[in-house]
Amino acid sequence: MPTVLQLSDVSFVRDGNTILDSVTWKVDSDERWVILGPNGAGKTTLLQIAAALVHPSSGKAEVLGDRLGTVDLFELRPRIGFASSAMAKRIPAHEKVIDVVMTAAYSVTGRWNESYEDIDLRRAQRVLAEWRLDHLAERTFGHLSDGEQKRVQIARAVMTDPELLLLDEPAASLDLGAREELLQLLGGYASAPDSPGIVMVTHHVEEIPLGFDSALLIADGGIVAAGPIAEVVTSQNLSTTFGLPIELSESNGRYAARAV
Ligand SMILES: Nc1ncnc2c1ncn2[C@@H]1O[C@H](COP(=O)(O)OP(=O)(O)OP(=O)(O)O)[C@@H](O)[C@H]1O
Repeated sequence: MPTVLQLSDVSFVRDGNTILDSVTWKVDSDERWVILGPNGAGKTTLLQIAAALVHPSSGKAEVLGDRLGTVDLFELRPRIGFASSAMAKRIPAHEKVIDVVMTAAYSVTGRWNESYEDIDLRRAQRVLAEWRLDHLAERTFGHLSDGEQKRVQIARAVMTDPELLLLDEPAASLDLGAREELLQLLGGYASAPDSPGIVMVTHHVEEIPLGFDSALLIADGGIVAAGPIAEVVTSQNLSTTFGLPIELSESNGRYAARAV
């Protein structure tokens, strides 16, 4: 399977602070990763390197086979789907949902003068249906619920058929029903044979969707453990990562954790 992300000894330093410290990690196109770690651990920074939005201070980062620093980012970025709350803030509140998704084909937020092809419209309609948003296609983004907005962001991220899909806390701030619906959709997408390599950042083991196979635990900018979820997501590793004794339970592939 092709490797979609390869970080070798990657560090990221800002204002004298080491935010990522010698991270070595590889994602193959058939892998679905979840990144877990406490606030400030460096998860978003790691995702931003994977999205080719920032460069490492040292070390080597290869995204979709190209080394950052040697590749045209305007050609690379459309091949990466990225959904985060920072990206969502750039979506104009008055934008229609169908346009939020369709503009992804042109790597812009906010419909302006691009001329859209029928094929883009049909694809956007199909993606909206897949993420159970078709009934909201004509609504304005700013008037959707948090759960609906999260699903629109993901629909936008998958619109271009990315080779790498990056999701930064897609279930944050959702109520129980909206979270479970999102996890079901994510799990279905992750399990489809033609889905891309996926990396999803979360704070909670409860948000690991079925269909995800690998986990990276990060604390203080360094990897605590990385590998198959069943081996990596353990009480001991979570206790080390979050810095307090944690008891983990698992039922039918879903996880729950609490302090002991
Ligand atoms: N450009 C930057 N300049 C200075 N400090 C930064 C920069 N980007 C991130 N940091 C700091 O690096 C640390 C890691 O940030 P990052 O957002 O990657 O963590 P995170 O694990 O995603 O956190 P959270 O779970 O709270 O979202 C934080 O202490 C943050 O303040």
